[in-house]
Amino acid sequence: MNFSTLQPLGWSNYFLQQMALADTMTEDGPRPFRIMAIYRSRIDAIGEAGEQILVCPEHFQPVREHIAVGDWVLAVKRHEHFYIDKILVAKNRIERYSGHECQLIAANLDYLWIVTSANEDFNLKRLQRYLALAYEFSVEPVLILTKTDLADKAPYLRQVRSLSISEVHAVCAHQAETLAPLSAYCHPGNTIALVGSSGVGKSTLVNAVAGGRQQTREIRDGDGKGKHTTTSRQLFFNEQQVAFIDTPGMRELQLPGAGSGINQAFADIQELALSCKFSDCRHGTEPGCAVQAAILGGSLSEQHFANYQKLLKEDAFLQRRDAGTYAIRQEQRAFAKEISSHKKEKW
Ligand SMILES: Nc1nc2c(ncn2[C@@H]2O[C@H](COP(=O)(O)OP(=O)(O)OP(=O)(O)O)[C@@H](O)[C@H]2O)c(=O)[nH]1
Ligand SMILES: [Zn+2]
Repeated sequence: MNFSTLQPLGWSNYFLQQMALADTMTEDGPRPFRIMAIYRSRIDAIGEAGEQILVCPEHFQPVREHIAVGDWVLAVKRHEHFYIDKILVAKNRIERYSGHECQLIAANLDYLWIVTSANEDFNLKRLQRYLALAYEFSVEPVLILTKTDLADKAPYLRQVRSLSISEVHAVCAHQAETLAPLSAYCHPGNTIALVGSSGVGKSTLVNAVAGGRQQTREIRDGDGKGKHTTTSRQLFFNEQQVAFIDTPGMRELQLPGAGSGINQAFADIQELALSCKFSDCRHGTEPGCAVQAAILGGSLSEQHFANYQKLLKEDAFLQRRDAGTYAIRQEQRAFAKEISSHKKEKW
């Protein structure tokens, strides 16, 4: 097969070397596809021959725990359908925890555009968290300050200097010359994901630099009977063959994180805890626990306590992550790094 047609989609040697040599030479072996959108009952992808709906086998369910938008997979054709056979190890992946579940949000990113606006949205702490996210998941962060036509950008840029980031741009969507430097990130085959609060101008930015979405081809339905076009894709390519990911998942990457806020919200439990026998009581099976006693006695709802614990757990997770120390999925990431260090060259 002709791998050069895949390069503008983000394909590189890094993925090629994960294919069996024999498969790269035959025409009817597994084919590479890049995941564009994941729906409940459908996965949209793009491959050598254009867009294609893929079938996800049982052992990759639930999909969102196994596959992210931007991932590369190998799929085999059986009876007119393409079945996902293998998920190629990603260069990087952004994931999110909701409760105990890990959800994959986006994969194989070259840049994370952290977008904020020169107004009340600007929040240094939030930017710090987004940066931590980028570093944690090994994606290069680029900070973009928007709406510089509405305010003096200088004080904002001064504050940004305290952040550990060198790629900073101040833009106004209506002034093309301010957007020009962003083209440095827009090489064919690159993938850019955007994060930032609602209303900071992400869509406007993408439309301005992306120069309009490439017309997506009609997708053949899974049963091969009908055709339909999808209008909003989670990953789309612009005319310059740059992939943008502006997914709801990325938008929901809220970065909560204030243990103090949680304690404030559960002041009743804090107060009870003062009466526990041990000052470091975890309110589990320890003797003399006032919290458990209150639950048993009916004065404290078990659900309320469970919510408290759940939030604390999430907060602890976020803090570990922000500190860059957590080891979840580290093995997988270490493997990805190993592969890339073996073969660095791109096409
Ligand atoms: N003055 C000014 N307005 C802008 C600029 N960029 C975006 N806007 C406006 O800000 C509003 C929000 O922009 P969007 O691009 O929809 O923001 P978003 O971040 O995609 O918002 P969500 O879709 O909610 O996440 C729109 O009314 C834009 O026209 C800018 O540089 N200057
Ligand atoms: Zn206790």
